[in-house]
Amino acid sequence: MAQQPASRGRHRDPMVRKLWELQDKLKSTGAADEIQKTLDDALDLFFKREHYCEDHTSPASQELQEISQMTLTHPWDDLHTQGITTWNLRPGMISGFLEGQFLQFLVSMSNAKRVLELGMYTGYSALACAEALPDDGEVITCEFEPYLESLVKEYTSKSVHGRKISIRIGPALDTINTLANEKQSFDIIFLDANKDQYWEYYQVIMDRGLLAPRGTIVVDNALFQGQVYCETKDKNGEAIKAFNENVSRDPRVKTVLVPIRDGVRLIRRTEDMLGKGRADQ
Ligand SMILES: C[S@@+](CC[C@H](N)C(=O)[O-])C[C@H]1O[C@@H](n2cnc3c(N)ncnc32)[C@H](O)[C@@H]1O
Repeated sequence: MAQQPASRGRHRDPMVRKLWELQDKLKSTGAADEIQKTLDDALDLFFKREHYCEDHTSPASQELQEISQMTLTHPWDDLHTQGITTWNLRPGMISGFLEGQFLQFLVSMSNAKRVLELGMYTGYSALACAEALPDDGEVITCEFEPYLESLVKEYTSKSVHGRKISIRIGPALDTINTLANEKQSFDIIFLDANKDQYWEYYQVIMDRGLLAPRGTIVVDNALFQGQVYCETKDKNGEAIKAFNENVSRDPRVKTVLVPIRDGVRLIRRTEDMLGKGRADQ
């Protein structure tokens, strides 16, 4: 059974983009069927792995599935053309099924009560986290686009977990400084807003007490479509690459970069990662 998507778009993994390029070249030059078939099989293997992971992951709630569907079909281009949204929002911005379930595991495993999200979009990750929180848990989610507030409320209010979500509209840097002034802290902080300010966000989070004791920062797009390890880079790719290097040099933290979707990086304070008496303490 064919595993490759019917329409290609721009894949986030540069290896897939390169193999597609090769597939086109082989077709146009009329290379031997055997060579073309081997390449098709190699690409199928990549997509088979993705489908296998999804097939063996617990299903998302009905409400999360509805948000996914709405995100795919929403008239984002029209909204942008009419000046209703500042950013040209795109369906590909959603974290989605596999990453959403992964976030739920992180929230549940860490017994988190308070989650801070930077970059709400259509509320998929906010609701995914809320579903894994206890009844008295809270997700505060920051978003720049005022248009998204009522849209997200319409969808998250269909879930019993929607009441755990508070939306703060405005630039995320202002919001997190306000939260720090209010002495608020969070067990999980999910960075998923504009990439060029990740380092600024990280510094406020680490220096102004936003990360609760034993808290975890979860960074989305840590591989940024492969730009962090490939030659071609735009402003956001450069920003994530610099962010990754800066975090790796920060002695206050331990970190792991997981190659799920576009790369998810977990960051915790060094003292929270080390057991007493360990040699590297
Ligand atoms: C990648 S999307 C977030 C996806 C969402 N976390 C999810 O999993 O579905 C990034 C969002 O960040 C918002 N954003 C961009 N710059 C921002 C800023 N400076 N402050 C707050 N939100 C911002 C964008 O409007 C967009 O909705």
